Amino acid sequence: MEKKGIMVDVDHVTIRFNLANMKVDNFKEYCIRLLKKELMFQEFLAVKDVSFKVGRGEAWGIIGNNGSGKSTILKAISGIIKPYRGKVTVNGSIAPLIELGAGFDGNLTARENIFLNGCILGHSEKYMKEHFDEIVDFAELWDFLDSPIKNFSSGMKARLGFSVATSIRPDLLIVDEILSVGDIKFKKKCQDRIAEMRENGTTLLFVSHSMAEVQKLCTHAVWLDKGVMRMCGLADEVCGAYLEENGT
Ligand SMILES: Nc1ncnc2c1ncn2[C@@H]1O[C@H](COP(=O)(O)OP(=O)(O)OP(=O)(O)O)[C@@H](O)[C@H]1O
Repeated sequence: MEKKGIMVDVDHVTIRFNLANMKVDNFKEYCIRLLKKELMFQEFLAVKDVSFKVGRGEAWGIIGNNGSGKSTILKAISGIIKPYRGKVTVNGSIAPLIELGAGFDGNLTARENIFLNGCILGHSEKYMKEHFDEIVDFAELWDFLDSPIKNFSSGMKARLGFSVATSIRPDLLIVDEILSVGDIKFKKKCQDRIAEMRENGTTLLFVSHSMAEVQKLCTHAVWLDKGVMRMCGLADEVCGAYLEENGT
């Protein structure tokens, strides 16, 4: 049955990577091998013919073992990589929190990075100035505002990234495991903010290895296994089946 108000439509998506078959030591050797047509690649399908539709306001967990294609499918939904086959459609604004520190420049200070990241997410300087205090308050980083973020711990970077991305109230929030590096107190704050955003209609895509977290935050789930979709449906049922097979 066709769902009303589709936010994300992942339609028969296959994602291919080319894995180099040989080690090329420098750019000159790369060019010579390229010209001689001696560059050898092995085709690798990280995601194989995956389809699911996320309704507006729903929260979906993406689960599966290491290397099963969870981050890769989120990157395709965020538009960072293009599917080899199939199509992804997103009907609204996205705030992707995919790689820790993506969108940050380590040599710039936290203050400068807030503006840089806001700009990457499509917001004006005026908007970021208006939301600046709220972003720093939430990240609890007032004492480190003028330090370059290359000196930040992974938890501090996650706090800043989460705070900037969620200050903009996107239609779709994509969270890829970055919460796992935060401490318990910050994780709780993030979960509360996600819940508040969901109450206001934000759709959520969430990758986690914690079934308890997925069951708490998500209505639905997709289970990926070596790039193939094993199961798709209500979060409790999918997480239950995953836990049964993986013995925890
Ligand atoms: N840029 C890339 N080039 C080549 N292979 C890649 C690339 N990105 C991912 N892969 C491969 O695609 C597969 C899926 O990776 P992905 O990061 O999506 O897995 P994951 O389910 O998120 O894993 P994890 O739970 O460990 O984070 C892996 O085998 C990985 O090595």
